[in-house]
Amino acid sequence: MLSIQNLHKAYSSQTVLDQVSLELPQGQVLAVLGRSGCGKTTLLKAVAGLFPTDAGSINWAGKSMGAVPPREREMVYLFQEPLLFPHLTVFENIAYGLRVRKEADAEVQQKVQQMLQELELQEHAQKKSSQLSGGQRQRVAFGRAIIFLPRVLLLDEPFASLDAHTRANMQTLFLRLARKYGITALFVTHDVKEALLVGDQFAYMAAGKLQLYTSREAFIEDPQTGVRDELAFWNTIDQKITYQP
Ligand SMILES: Nc1ncnc2c1ncn2[C@@H]1O[C@H](COP(=O)(O)OP(=O)(O)OP(=O)(O)O)[C@@H](O)[C@H]1O
Repeated sequence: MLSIQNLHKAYSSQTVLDQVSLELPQGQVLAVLGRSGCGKTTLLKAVAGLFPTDAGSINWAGKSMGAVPPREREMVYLFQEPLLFPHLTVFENIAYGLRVRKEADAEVQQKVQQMLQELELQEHAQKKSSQLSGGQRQRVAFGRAIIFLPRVLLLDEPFASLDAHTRANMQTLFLRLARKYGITALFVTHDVKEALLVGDQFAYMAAGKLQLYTSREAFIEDPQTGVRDELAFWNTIDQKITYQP
């Protein structure tokens, strides 16, 4: 269980995280919807330990993460532009975390081959990142992050720069692997449909405050999330398309 209590962060007079609290059971995905500048990235980076907060606590399985340095938190922050090692092949990028942990070569080979298959990247295994498309790079970053089963995946609009088709493929892939590997994730997005698709639980962030919903229906029904407006818009389009005078 990831448990966050009353997290607070301000930059001079601007409050960016305002008493943020949440509880996320292991293996669940919390979709966090919010407009630009509401504090979503700040929340993820705070959980990853990339900067200190002013107040509040972050616990994993009852253990405080407060004094745990970022690399020991086993919480991986993934953002829009995947950061891959340019000098390494796809295979070695995915293997990186296992090599750092000094896993036996036979085990690394087996795990990476399986991950390449999951990601449908087998034929690209020996390419460098500059030889990949944006969607392929994002898949490599994703595989590299989940291969050593982090405690929490922190996804910051990970598919925002991809075209609609690739994005839909990535969402499906994320869902499949999240279920298979029991991934616990905070998934930040400004896309209503994406939030509805990937989330087991739902939250909306505005001006540093995080509102949690007890159900998908409650999330859809709250006017501030804009979900109803978007669904109504797609219904209108649908009627226009099917309208026969
Ligand atoms: N290092 C910083 N110094 C001062 N203000 C900052 C700093 N980092 C972020 N902010 C401010 O905090 C607020 C929240 O930023 P944050 O990056 O968390 O937003 P966001 O919800 O992720 O936005 P977006 O969707 O555009 O990425 C913004 O108003 C931003 O200007």
